[in-house]
Amino acid sequence: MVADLRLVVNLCRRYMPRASLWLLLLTCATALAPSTLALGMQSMLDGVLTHSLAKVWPGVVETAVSGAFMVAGRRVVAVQQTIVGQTVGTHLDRKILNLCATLPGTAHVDDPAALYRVEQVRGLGVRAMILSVQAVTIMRALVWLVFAVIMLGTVHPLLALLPAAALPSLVLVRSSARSLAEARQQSAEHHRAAQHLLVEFLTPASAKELRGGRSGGYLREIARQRRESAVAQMARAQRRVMIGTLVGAVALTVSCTAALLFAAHLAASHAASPGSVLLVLTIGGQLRAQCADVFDSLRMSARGLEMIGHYRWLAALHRESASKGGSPVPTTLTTGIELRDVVFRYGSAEPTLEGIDLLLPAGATVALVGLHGSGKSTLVKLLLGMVQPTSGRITVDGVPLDDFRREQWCARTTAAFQDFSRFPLLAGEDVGVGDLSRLTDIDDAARRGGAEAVFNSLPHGRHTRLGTAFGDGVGLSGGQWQKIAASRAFMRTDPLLAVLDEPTAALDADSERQVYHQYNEAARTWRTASGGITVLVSHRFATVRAADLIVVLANGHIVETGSHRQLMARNGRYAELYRLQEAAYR
Ligand SMILES: Nc1ncnc2c1ncn2[C@@H]1O[C@H](COP(=O)(O)OP(=O)(O)OP(=O)(O)O)[C@@H](O)[C@H]1O
Repeated sequence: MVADLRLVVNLCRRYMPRASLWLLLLTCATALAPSTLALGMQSMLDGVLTHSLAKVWPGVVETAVSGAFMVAGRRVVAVQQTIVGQTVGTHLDRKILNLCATLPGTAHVDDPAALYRVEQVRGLGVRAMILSVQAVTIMRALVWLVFAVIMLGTVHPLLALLPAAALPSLVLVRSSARSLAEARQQSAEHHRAAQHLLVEFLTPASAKELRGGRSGGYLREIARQRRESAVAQMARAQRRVMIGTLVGAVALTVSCTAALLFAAHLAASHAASPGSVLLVLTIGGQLRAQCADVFDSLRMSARGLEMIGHYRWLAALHRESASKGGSPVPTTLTTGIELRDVVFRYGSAEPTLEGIDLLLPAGATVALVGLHGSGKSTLVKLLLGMVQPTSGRITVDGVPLDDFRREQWCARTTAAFQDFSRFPLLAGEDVGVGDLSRLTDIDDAARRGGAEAVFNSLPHGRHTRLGTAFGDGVGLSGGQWQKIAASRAFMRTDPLLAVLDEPTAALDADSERQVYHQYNEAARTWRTASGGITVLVSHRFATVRAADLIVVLANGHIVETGSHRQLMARNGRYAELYRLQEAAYR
């Protein structure tokens, strides 16, 4: 919390130093107004009762000016808070967007808890700052408190204890704010699931399937239940807040009434002036108002600071994943990539990969085969540096992968996935982003991956916007999108590691043959240019059999390695799978 607050102060000082200073000064100035108002009223009443105009007039003026200042000052502070929050928040949003867009790994989207934290700040920088700057209201209350204690102490030292009556409320509200934050976190999973299901209705693929039957209603029902669970969880926490507030308010009212009776007793016994009773009454009333203010500010700033905490976590994750070490990535590979006793698990689940010992020799084409869920794509993510091993080591020519700066390793890898991206960019850009340094130099990649043919079918060729996210975008077929993605993977000219994870699943047989032919050619070029390794994940054994090394995975373990000929001679798992597929196509 303190670190979050410090970050808010630093951001304000950096992006709006003057306005933030004004906000502080104005807040302190408005904090004085309630006290001078109470003194003015005391002086006015004592003047009236003692027929002393010398006391009445200054009291009237003080009361009027303080009252006006209290109302206007609060408005000005509120406006200033919004200005600071909005402007600094816009800068924060830019930072958040930048962090989200440039996170090198995929760990944050694989882990639900991490995803929750990202979702809590993504696009919400302004909201986080506007809420966080509410913390200055707490400072206003503290300044008021000092003056209130002094003024009450002048009437009687015991009365100076009156503000302590707000303590139970503060403690209760603080703890209920914490349980509210916990409930928010727990209900987020339900919200996310419900949201995901509702968004699913609107994806073209789901829309086609759901319209055909009653499954839409079934999914909606699950979404409704999830949503209701989330709402019920939050309602329980809100009820606790309400009860806490109520108990605190009762304690405060009892204490204020007791203080008032005590002041009246002092006045009746001439130990205090009648104006002092009014002073205690006014401060008691202000104490209630200040408490309400502080509670609201605590609630809002706690929420804002919680969001700032998520931002700090995101920034730390980015730092951690972007700059692990300072070793330069080799220009060419001589030995290859080696995995030693690698274990990987998603979150706290059972290991997805275990005891992985493997050498991917420099210049080799390595095929990963195995049943669905055996861990092929996870192994590929480890090699690409998208996730880190839970234990064990991955080295590149003897240097731990961790020792490279992630972005430099990324720049020497390329990949085409079965679940490829469909960026709503111009068609040419959609290919070019495969290597930003050559964004428009796409002719060769477009020819190899088949995007050239897609460009030719578009109204403005490579300058046509793709996807229907924007009004002028053109929709593509699944196969056309995959050709764009396959071409994107050809953008890098000298990768040390090229991954093809079922990159042709949506292509027709002829396109698939052509793309694989191009990949084979590229693999030869990459091998000679930089000793580059091509890793191929495929269920099609006709493609796999040509690989230099075939790695067979089962339940997260490597069960066989060798060339096609060696594995067929061994007559094990690979031979069994190969024959099954051969028989199916016969
Ligand atoms: N983000 C994730 N969080 C938790 N578990 C995951 C995640 N991604 C994959 N898994 C689990 O890891 C295991 C291996 O998945 P992986 O995608 O690596 O398999 P695969 O061999 O590539 O499968 P396929 O051939 O179907 O693509 C699966 O059992 C899956 O449930």
